[in-house]
Amino acid sequence: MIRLGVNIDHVATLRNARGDAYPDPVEAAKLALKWGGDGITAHLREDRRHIRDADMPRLKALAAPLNFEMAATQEMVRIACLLKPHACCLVPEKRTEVTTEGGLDVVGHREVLAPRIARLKDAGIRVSLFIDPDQRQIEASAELGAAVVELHTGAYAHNQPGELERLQHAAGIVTDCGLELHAGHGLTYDNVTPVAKLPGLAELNIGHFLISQAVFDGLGPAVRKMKYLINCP
Ligand SMILES: CC(=O)[C@@H](O)[C@H](O)COP(=O)(O)O
Ligand SMILES: NCC(=O)COP(=O)(O)O
Repeated sequence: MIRLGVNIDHVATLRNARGDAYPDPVEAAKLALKWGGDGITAHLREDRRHIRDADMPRLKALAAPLNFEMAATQEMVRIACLLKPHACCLVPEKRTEVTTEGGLDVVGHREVLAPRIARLKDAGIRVSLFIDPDQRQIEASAELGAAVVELHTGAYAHNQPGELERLQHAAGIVTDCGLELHAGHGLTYDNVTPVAKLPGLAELNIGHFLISQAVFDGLGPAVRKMKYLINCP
């Protein structure tokens, strides 16, 4: 069965918009888990635009797998090593971007990434790298000792020609390299099925669409429907 990691970042976006304490991303996480989510993903951005430091230990206390998305900075590595989540997914970050625009350049940042990945692994954290579906990036991820790669599906979600084929080709390389295959970004009810059929896929991380759909259907039913779609034969 393909696992669904529910990204609750944008519950925090809504909370922060008015500076109140609601909606609480931790309550959303509880609901997502109750309705079939297999784990929670949260991205503590350097600018704290959505998830905040105080959210992270509360999410960890839920006793479900927590996938801590973060930039590979010294500050974030320090926070992660104290928190000890189930997994850390290293993502690229630009202060001015609206959302994560591309994958991490593992090839170009080997020297910086190697000791930070090693530190996370020494703390007992599973390391995942959020990368574009590119052979060199996948091979470099394996060489640096990542356990997982999460393929960035943003270009596919924006209907860029050839992106599904690129993801399919990359999926084979990921499993040949002995890495666990995850995927995510920009996935919706309408575009998720071909991604869910990537050979060897273990997990999808989906957030913005589910939180948006919750306005109409409620978060629980939205999670349940997505879980059904990603495991449909
Ligand atoms: C890395 C990633 O894809 C997620 O973190 C997701 O995009 C939600 O966070 P942002 O919308 O802030 O990028
Ligand atoms: N890593 C991708 C993720 O967590 C969710 O991305 P999105 O569905 O919010 O675009």
